[in-house]
Amino acid sequence: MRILVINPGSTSTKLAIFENETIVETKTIRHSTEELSKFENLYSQKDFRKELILSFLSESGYSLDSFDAIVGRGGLLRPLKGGTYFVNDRMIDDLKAAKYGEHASNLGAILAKELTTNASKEIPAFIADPVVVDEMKEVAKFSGHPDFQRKSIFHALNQKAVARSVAQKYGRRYEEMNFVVVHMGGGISIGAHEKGRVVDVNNALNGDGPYTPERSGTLPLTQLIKLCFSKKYAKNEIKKLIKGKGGLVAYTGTNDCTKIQQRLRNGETGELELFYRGMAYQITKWIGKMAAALKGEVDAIILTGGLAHDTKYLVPWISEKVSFIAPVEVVPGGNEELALALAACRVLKGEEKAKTY
Ligand SMILES: Nc1ncnc2c1ncn2[C@@H]1O[C@H](COP(=O)(O)OP(=O)(O)OP(=O)(O)O)[C@@H](O)[C@H]1O
Ligand SMILES: CCCC(=O)O
Repeated sequence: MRILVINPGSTSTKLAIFENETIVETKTIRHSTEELSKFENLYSQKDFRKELILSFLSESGYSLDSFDAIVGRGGLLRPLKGGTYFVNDRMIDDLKAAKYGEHASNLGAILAKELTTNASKEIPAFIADPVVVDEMKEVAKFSGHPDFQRKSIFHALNQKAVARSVAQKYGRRYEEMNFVVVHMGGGISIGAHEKGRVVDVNNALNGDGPYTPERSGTLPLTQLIKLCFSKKYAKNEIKKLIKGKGGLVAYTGTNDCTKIQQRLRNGETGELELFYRGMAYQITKWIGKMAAALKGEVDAIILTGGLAHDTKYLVPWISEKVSFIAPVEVVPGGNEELALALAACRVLKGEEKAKTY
């Protein structure tokens, strides 16, 4: 079985080709803030990212018809149970209209479906464990006012995949362990995994959580209200301050932490180090919150996502503050592409039934 995996992120497009469970080709294309800011909205990036996929296929010598399935990372849909879903017209309509909001992963289903229709044979298109997987406990949903509800929007696919792999390393089942999983990418989500269920997590997309390479995270509320009524910014500009131009972009001018690390290695200190340390500090506080949600019964804290590659600065800064809670496991990057391929394989082999949206 040959599977094409499409994983559009906020700062990258990750592509992979699998023969059954084995990866045979992979490519990560990075997108700068400037490159993506010329598109009016997310959907208008579709053709740009599609061309990148087609070039990847021709560079690696695969035709569309040679695939048995195309699987994309799932985006902002209505709250769903975890699992694998067929991409159907209802899903595409919701994603095109951004009915539940805009996120790079919305393009996963759209691109997967469009490429399957460009093939000259019938190929299924899937998504798996989209960012809207909702397993939150009722008590965790209260925000502090009945007009507002906390929502479960996070890196469900990678968080669950790495938690399963760490459980396997411990010789136990995911469903019998407790973890705090910290996905650190363009966005950052920190989830409390209680026996296979993500019972609490920050809403990584919508101003909840630590600041990230390009998001503000939780901001002081009354200052935000003042800014909204100041007429200094339009609504869209304020949204950009929170997502896209917040966090390290606002403090340092870049969302690329490899550049920040390079400058630190070159001996730069002062404000730059403080901004980067500030992000680590906020992450540690959220780990503490999620440990409390698990009553301190934490088998491991798992650091994952692109930023977990930074074992010189970020990983030690976080680990030294939270290792009193539980051992820290580092799973850099992510298993998202593998997790998507495995999901498609399970359906093609008849081990799992794909759900209908
Ligand atoms: N090898 C590396 N060493 C250090 N930092 C890295 C490395 N690779 C990526 N990063 C940093 O990680 C961040 C991006 O992480 P990642 O690739 O997980 O994000 P994404 O997929 O675009 O977004 P998200 O994970 O939120 O969906 C960037 O700031 C990037 O500079
Ligand atoms: C919400 C999960 C994905 C992201 O933060 O980009």
